[in-house]
Amino acid sequence: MNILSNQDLFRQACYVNGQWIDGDNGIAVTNPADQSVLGTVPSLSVEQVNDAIVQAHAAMAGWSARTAKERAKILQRWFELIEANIDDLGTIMTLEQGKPLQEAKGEIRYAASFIEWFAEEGKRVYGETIPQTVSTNRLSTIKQPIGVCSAITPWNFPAAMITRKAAPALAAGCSIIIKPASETPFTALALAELAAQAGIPAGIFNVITGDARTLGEPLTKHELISKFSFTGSTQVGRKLYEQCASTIKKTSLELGGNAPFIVFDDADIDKAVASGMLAKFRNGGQTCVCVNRFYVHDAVYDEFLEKFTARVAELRVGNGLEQNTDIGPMITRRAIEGMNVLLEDALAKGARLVDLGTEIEEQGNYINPKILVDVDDSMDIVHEEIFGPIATLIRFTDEDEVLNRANDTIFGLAAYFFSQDVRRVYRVAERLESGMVGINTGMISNEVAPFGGVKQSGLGKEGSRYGIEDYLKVKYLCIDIA
Ligand SMILES: NC(=O)C1=CN([C@@H]2O[C@H](COP(=O)(O)OP(=O)(O)OC[C@H]3O[C@@H](n4cnc5c(N)ncnc54)[C@H](OP(=O)(O)O)[C@@H]3O)[C@@H](O)[C@H]2O)C=CC1
Ligand SMILES: O=C(O)[C@H](O)CS(=O)(=O)O
Repeated sequence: MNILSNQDLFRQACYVNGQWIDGDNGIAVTNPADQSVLGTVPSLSVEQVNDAIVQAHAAMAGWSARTAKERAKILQRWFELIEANIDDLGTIMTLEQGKPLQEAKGEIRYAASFIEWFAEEGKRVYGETIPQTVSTNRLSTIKQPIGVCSAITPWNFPAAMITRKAAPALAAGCSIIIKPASETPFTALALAELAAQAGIPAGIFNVITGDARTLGEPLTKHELISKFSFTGSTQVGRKLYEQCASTIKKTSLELGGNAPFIVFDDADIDKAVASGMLAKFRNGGQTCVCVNRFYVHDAVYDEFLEKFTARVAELRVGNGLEQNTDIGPMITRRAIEGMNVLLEDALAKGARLVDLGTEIEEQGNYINPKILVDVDDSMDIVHEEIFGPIATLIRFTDEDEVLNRANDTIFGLAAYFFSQDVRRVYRVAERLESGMVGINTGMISNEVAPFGGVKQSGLGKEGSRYGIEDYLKVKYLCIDIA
């Protein structure tokens, strides 16, 4: 990657126990914009992963023995180095994931914010004293790092999904081994380079690459791994959760979504349109909290559709490195084929595509944004995650009816609705079966709030004051002072 100003950030090796190591063969990483090969990363063996786990376990003793303040200082240095290298890190991300450069830099800031946040949270891991039930006893709790952690992360947020797990783990005093998505390893390896420069000790932050199923076995089953965290599809999450059961690992799962976006008749339509654009087309629609279903009240449907169509028609599809690109290439051709299957099913069942005027010819991993109207619950696109720039509009007239339809899904990650009636705001927010609710906004993600879903969208919360609890264990102490 000659385009980078800091060539040390481009690493084609795994980072294990403070060393850059190779594997049996190289896995090619391609640019989704043109399928060119950006480089290769190793395919590690199970033996190499087992060694990495043993070394991470050995390294943890020294790291957890440091004070939270000492760990915080090193994490703060990692945060500062990431911020200082944002241009190169953004470029690496755009080249391997495709998102527009400004969005990539935005994700780098978002990723860094978790490190800054948990560096401080680590200093607020408090125990408690408990009123004794026997006068000569003294009861208390202490919190200790849970142990060696492992994580498997997706391609759509190649930096933030790593730091949202590694930052609390390291702040708590744990060590962690991360397997990034095969499509986007270079961002993870650049973070490892900066972790080393920041002074994070060998064995504490490790990045491995290779065949997912092969590496997934030790990461979910090894006796020395105490905690597993996964972000990705619900389908894969179910499988990995099962694998963790064999050794009773503490498990966090951030999985798929099917977010409803409800525009009531008393909504601020301009705000709903602007928010809908962000919540639908961020990262080209490839986020788990993207809108999957727009429910628009009959009384405001035509106004919303007209204004939303005008905005979508202005979106520019192109290479993420080009200045004016709004939607970059999708991660793979296979991803687009999945979207087209949902599209064809909807059209066959009566949905219609809104004419958005001139569209670029769809080549390679590019797909034009689309608006589908006359969508109904018989269509697969209403029940499955689109994970792309296709908006589906569904009319409704009744609050009770739309809430029943919004909740009629196995998922429950994010939901959004627009209303200026405070009584409706409380009624609807409390009835939506979702871990997170955006009210009159389409942007809910940040490092200080608890991110996570209900139902089959996952287990646990990331970020916020809750995020570090998953990397700690509570120990109860009972002292007899008679
Ligand atoms: N709730 C949330 O916060 C998020 C949810 N998601 C969901 O993930 C999906 C899209 O991301 P995508 O990356 O395709 O998801 P996948 O679930 O296919 O992959 C996620 C990660 O899991 C790995 N993986 C896949 N199969 C296995 C296996 N059998 N054993 C071990 N590891 C495995 C992948 O490795 P490899 O790349 O090598 O195949 C990748 O690193 C969508 O459903 C989206 O909603 C995505 C991001 C955030
Ligand atoms: O992977 C995702 O989709 C992210 O979790 C979404 S967010 O955190 O950027 O909102």
